[in-house]
Amino acid sequence: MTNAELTATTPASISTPLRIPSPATPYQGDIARYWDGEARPVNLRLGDVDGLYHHHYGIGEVDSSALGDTGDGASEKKLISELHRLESAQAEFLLSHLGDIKREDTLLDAGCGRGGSMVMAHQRFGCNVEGVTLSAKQADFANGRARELGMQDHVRARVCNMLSTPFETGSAAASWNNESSMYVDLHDLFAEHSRVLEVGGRYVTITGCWNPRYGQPSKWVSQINAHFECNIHSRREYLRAMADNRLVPQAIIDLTPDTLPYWELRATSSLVTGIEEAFMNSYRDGSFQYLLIAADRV
Ligand SMILES: C[S@@+](CC[C@H](N)C(=O)[O-])C[C@H]1O[C@@H](n2cnc3c(N)ncnc32)[C@H](O)[C@@H]1O
Ligand SMILES: CC(C)=CCC/C(C)=C/COP(=O)(O)OP(=O)(O)O
Ligand SMILES: [Mg+2]
Repeated sequence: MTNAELTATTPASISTPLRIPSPATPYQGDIARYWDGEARPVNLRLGDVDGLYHHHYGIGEVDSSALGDTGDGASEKKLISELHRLESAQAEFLLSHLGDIKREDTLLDAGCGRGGSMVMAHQRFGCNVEGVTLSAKQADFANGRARELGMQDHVRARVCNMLSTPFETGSAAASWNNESSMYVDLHDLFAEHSRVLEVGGRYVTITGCWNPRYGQPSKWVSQINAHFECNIHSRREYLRAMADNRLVPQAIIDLTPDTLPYWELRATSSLVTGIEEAFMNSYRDGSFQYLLIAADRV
């Protein structure tokens, strides 16, 4: 039985696949293990603020009036809420580029993590949202949250490779990758989005990519790759792979200046993970960019 058959036969009411499909490659097995074992306070404590659990970064100005004085427990709590607000603002920004989504539409979240963006998409559009992740722990978590929110008939995560999904050709009105495209070959990824999207459908990604104007990936970019076991692509690769797969960019937005305040604030918190300097240095030296690309499936 293929991965697709395994997951496609899972009834909507059952959150965990009957049998977890084997990873397509040893690398995917590594990534599944990585996310199964992930429990960083910087993600769980931010998610606990309002029950939206994200594995992406934030954008927008820091509201210094919301932070209070530094140094005590109350201030730390405010700082965590502020970081979380910026991460949710990032997801809202992505969703605002999906176009005119109807209640009856289906969206695909490729690399859905713990499902924060899926919940937000359903709340915003009232539509169905299908998510895929390599991690059974993440899929269980996302489905558990959907159940707690009474959204289980509309929001569902599966353990599935985003390069080979069980979704029908042309079945999705829109699809996205929120900081999940650096784990896959972009030609394979965009071929699958292009297949699943209806003609006229919208694809959106928010991603970190290395800047061809810098020359090659900087040492900071290499450090980020090693930290997350990912493989950051260049901006040029994104545009080339989209062009090769009938995805025509409508908006390319450089979010680098908008994400720096998030990193500067995060670097002052007790929840630092050690990767903050690499992000700030690479954004500042121009070797790395935080981009949104919205493209139409033609
Ligand atoms: C950094 S997290 C982003 C999670 C989510 N998009 C968010 O914004 O919170 C990366 C996600 O990509 C998923 N991923 C990586 N490679 C994948 C693949 N080949 N198929 C499905 N999911 C994959 C991981 O399992 C993880 O959930
Ligand atoms: C922009 C780039 C290059 C992203 C790489 C993918 C990634 C690991 C995103 C954040 O996940 P997370 O929220 O689990 O990370 P952290 O624990 O650092 O908050
Ligand atoms: Mg995080």
